[in-house]
Amino acid sequence: MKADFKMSQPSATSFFSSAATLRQPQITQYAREKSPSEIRNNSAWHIAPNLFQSFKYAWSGICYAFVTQRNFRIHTAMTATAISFGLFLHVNALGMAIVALTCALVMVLELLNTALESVVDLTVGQSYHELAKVAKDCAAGAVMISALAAVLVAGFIIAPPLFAMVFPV
Ligand SMILES: Nc1ncnc2c1ncn2[C@@H]1O[C@H](COP(=O)(O)OP(=O)(O)OP(=O)(O)O)[C@@H](O)[C@H]1O
Repeated sequence: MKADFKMSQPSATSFFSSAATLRQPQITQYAREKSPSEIRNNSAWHIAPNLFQSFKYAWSGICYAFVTQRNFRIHTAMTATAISFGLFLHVNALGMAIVALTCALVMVLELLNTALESVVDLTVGQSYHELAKVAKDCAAGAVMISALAAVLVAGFIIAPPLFAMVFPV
């Protein structure tokens, strides 16, 4: 079924290789004649037909990261813990918003890190490439910085009321 569908669609590779043979004026002409959605529809293997299907794909990406990435599971557990403590300690709305946004940032970056790793692996496979290393290390660095920021935010917002509860004066 998948193969039949693929056969009936122009492949991304053929689209880009034919685009690569175009000279600059031809590319400008092509871009003028085709709308961005037409260009995308010609290059994508499959386009989500409706909003519900888009949500389904997004959810399957989140599930994939949860199942395959240990770090994503740790970030999810940390997010649940931070939000639970925030609610339990009656942290104010602004504090909760900052905690939620910081936790979301870490999880979003971990998802992007996973996406980037997949694209790099798709591109270079199991061969070593210095640029593959740069791409993966930088993406991992982005996750690490956001996780450190999340620890700081938790230290500023959740730790004080927690200590006050555990060690009342
Ligand atoms: N094709 C490659 N070429 C060069 N170095 C690579 C390549 N693939 C991976 N590496 C190096 O190995 C490290 C780990 O790569 P891997 O794909 O296992 O990521 P990961 O351990 O799953 O990362 P994370 O824990 O952030 O999910 C990368 O950060 C990079 O330094």
